[in-house]
Amino acid sequence: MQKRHLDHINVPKDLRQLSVDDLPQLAKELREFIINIIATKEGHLGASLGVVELTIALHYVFNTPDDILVWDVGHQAYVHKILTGRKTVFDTNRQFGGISGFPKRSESEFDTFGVGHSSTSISAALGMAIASQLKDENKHHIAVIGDASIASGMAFEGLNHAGVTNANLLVILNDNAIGIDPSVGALKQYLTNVKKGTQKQDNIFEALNFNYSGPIDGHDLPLLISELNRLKTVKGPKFLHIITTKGKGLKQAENDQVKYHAPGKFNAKTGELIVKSGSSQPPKFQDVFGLTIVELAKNNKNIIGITPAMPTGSSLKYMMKEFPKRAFDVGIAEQHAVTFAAGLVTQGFTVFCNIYSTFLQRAYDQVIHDVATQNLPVIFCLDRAGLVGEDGATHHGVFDLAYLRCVPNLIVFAPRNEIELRNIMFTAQLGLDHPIAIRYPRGRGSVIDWKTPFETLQIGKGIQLKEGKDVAVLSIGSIYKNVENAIENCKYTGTIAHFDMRFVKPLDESLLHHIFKTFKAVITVEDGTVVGGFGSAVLEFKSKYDYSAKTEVVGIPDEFIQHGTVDQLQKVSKMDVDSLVKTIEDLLLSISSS
Ligand SMILES: Cc1ncc(C[n+]2csc(CCOP(=O)(O)OP(=O)(O)O)c2C)c(N)n1
Ligand SMILES: CC(=O)[C@@H](O)[C@H](O)COP(=O)(O)O
Ligand SMILES: [Mg+2]
Repeated sequence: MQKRHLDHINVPKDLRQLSVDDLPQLAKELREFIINIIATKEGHLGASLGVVELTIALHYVFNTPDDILVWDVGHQAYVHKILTGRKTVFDTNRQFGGISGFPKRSESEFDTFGVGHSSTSISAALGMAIASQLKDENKHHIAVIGDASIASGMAFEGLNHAGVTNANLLVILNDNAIGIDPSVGALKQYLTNVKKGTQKQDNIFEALNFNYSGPIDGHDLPLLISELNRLKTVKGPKFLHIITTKGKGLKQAENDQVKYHAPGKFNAKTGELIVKSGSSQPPKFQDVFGLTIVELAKNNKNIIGITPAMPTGSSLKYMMKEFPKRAFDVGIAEQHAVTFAAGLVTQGFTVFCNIYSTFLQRAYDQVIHDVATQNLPVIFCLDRAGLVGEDGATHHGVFDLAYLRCVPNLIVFAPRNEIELRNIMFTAQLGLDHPIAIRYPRGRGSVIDWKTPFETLQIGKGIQLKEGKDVAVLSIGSIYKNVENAIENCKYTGTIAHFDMRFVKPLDESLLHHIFKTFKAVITVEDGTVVGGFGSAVLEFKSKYDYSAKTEVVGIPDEFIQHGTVDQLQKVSKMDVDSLVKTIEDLLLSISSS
């Protein structure tokens, strides 16, 4: 039987004992190792399979961790994790209490920079390279960035700066011509021309003062190693362009790169996806958005849809197929997406700008300066709001209620279920006087028959879901389901009322006056941070009108919640049904004894 190299490798020092001739065999073993684990544990597959050779070559040639390696996004860093001390715990990847799916400084000295959001690697590595210069250290600094991520404004800002320094920085462009969905834009066309040899004008990266080399085959280990060794001797900013195949080594992943970006469970031997069958289930919120915008766009020719690089994740792909001229994938460019939407709105269009809650953080100034200050009625649809699960701390959409609530002019709404999402989309496209942010969670809702006739929602109006007399529980968004279940499970269920406040801004003040005048105690529940969110808004109201009802705020505590299933993370945040039962019953007890 052939000797398995991977069994003897725990850290890059072990790897450096192998000969270059041994490395292709190691690449094969690494692919098998990753496929076997991700097939059952799930995670980002295609990107890591595509950089097996690159990762081996980097740790082989450079003296990591003294030489500094920064991964962009970090979803492609599984090989890096396995070769840097985490092989034996790799099966805990993205699981509760296990290692993170992204590089994380607290996890390993080889993880030089925490990532998850894209396009940060060049700036971070440049900062490290300049720091090394200032400290008189002789190190190499390498940023590995994908073709979709390098098209983002932030990456260009880093290149623009690096090009006027003599920092010892190597930027490696891992060009597989795809992000999660196919890459877009003029830069993509430029890179294609470079690869075909039809690019006649100056090389962009050389024009920015980088010493450019490539494009070379990123799966050719001896070539990669000799090129990296050569680049080690070149001073100043350098740029290596490599061509790889996303999903390399698993036929299905190479053929369907979108699906196998993060395929869920699959058969490790055949590569076939394991599709859950069984009774019909509620739709994903993203599909309610994607199918509803198509429905609305059929009758309203003014409607435009925008996504920054997430056509599949947001389901805007349906509109892109049906109305290609009115639906835009602008690439990983959240800032541009927001201001592009604002521009379209100034010209009378009705624009749905769909951005994952966590990624909108990057475009905060555009929301305030370009949209809200001018009161332009952009319709923001913020997908993946609340806890997202296994992607963890970098991806939870738990800050949006707090960071949006303080912006003047903005309406902030969270649908309780699919029907409410549909109805608020319908209401918003009829024409609002203000911009609106509609935030909804990852995954499925709670209503199977969601395609009900459209209804107009009244802006700023909450509703009562259940009668009661002592305690009022006020929820916002889809977390209402946990509240509903908790109330059903409480000992004195009849004494507990439940309200869906729907709007965090404007707050339904008349309903709140009624609640604070009627109930002895109030509990607010949100799947967002307790600092400055919905509960804070209710506390501000209570303080302003000097109400005395005992009030408790339930939500995400003031800390970064890590990775795990949503159920596990809700427990951590005391938002699961059992914890809610306890909170409600404790409060009932305290008011009955006071
Ligand atoms: C700011 C931001 N927007 C969107 C995403 C979602 N996202 C994660 S990976 C990815 C595609 C990255 O493509 P590329 O850089 O080409 O790397 P590849 O997956 O091809 O290795 C996107 C859009 C993100 N992580 N960060
Ligand atoms: C790495 C990254 O940012 C994306 O791949 C993200 O994990 C997508 O999340 P969804 O699976 O919720 O679309
Ligand atoms: Mg790519």
